[in-house]
Amino acid sequence: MSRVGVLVLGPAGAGKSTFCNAIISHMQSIGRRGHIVNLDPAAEATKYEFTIDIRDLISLEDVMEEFGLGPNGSLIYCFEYLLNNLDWLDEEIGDFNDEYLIFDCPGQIELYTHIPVLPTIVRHLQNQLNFNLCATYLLEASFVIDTSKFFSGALSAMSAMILLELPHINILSKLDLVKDSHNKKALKKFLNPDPLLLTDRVNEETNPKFHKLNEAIANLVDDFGMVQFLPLEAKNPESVSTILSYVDDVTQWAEAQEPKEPNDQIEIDDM
Ligand SMILES: Nc1nc2c(ncn2[C@@H]2O[C@H](COP(=O)(O)OP(=O)(O)OP(=O)(O)O)[C@@H](O)[C@H]2O)c(=O)[nH]1
Ligand SMILES: [Mg+2]
Repeated sequence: MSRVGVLVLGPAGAGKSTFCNAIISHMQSIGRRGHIVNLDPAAEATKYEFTIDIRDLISLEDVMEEFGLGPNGSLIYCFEYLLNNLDWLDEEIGDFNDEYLIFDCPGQIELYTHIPVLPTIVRHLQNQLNFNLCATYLLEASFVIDTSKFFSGALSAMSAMILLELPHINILSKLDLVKDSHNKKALKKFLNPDPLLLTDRVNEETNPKFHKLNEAIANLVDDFGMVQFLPLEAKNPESVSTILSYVDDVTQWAEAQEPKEPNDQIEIDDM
């Protein structure tokens, strides 16, 4: 039995749910099967199609109403409730053997940068449900081409990577929104950037008293060697297909699909 799980993470509005749907429709177009698991208790009811939905267990609206909590407190309540009821998740996922599940996560990044809710779910999926997991982290392209925002985005992606300890793929989403040629040229630099070169640009824009801090952050990002991004235009099947092939690679999807070779018969003479 093999199961692949792709966690789709990133700040609010980065395009996570759209990306999940784009992967599924691409998979369908090439004759593969995949399912979306919605882990966002505040997801809009009708916009996207989910096979498994946390809102069948608990919804943000109900929690806000019942306990008089705000949206963020309610979200944490929902996840703590999920952690206390992981058998619900086991049951929902139970029948999906040899399947590809895409976990659409909420945009409140504190869930995977501050509190250990998502890491606990990740360990559960790996250890109890036998998933090969990978994390994809989306940042909006038009946001990242502002150099200082690039560092803030890279740090949030790094924080998720460290907390989740999963193979990690960074994605620049909504590439089609970067339109003028100056920004398009700038964008290329950010797909495979050199943080140390970018420091000079940040330093030009910031007060000299922050320069050492900028350099320290650039060194940190550089040391982790994780500042590579794959471009995504949700409506462009080619970009979705490229990202899917990276996900297949890190989750060893293809290997799991290949029929096992029968054990070579051991020649008595060779022993
Ligand atoms: N132009 C363009 N718009 C996009 C793309 N991907 C998503 N969007 C738009 O961005 C908005 C937010 O997209 P969602 O997929 O809901 O983003 P999300 O990250 O799931 O948002 P939350 O769940 O609220 O955190 C929607 O209006 C989408 O139509 C893209 O590749 N190009
Ligand atoms: Mg969403």
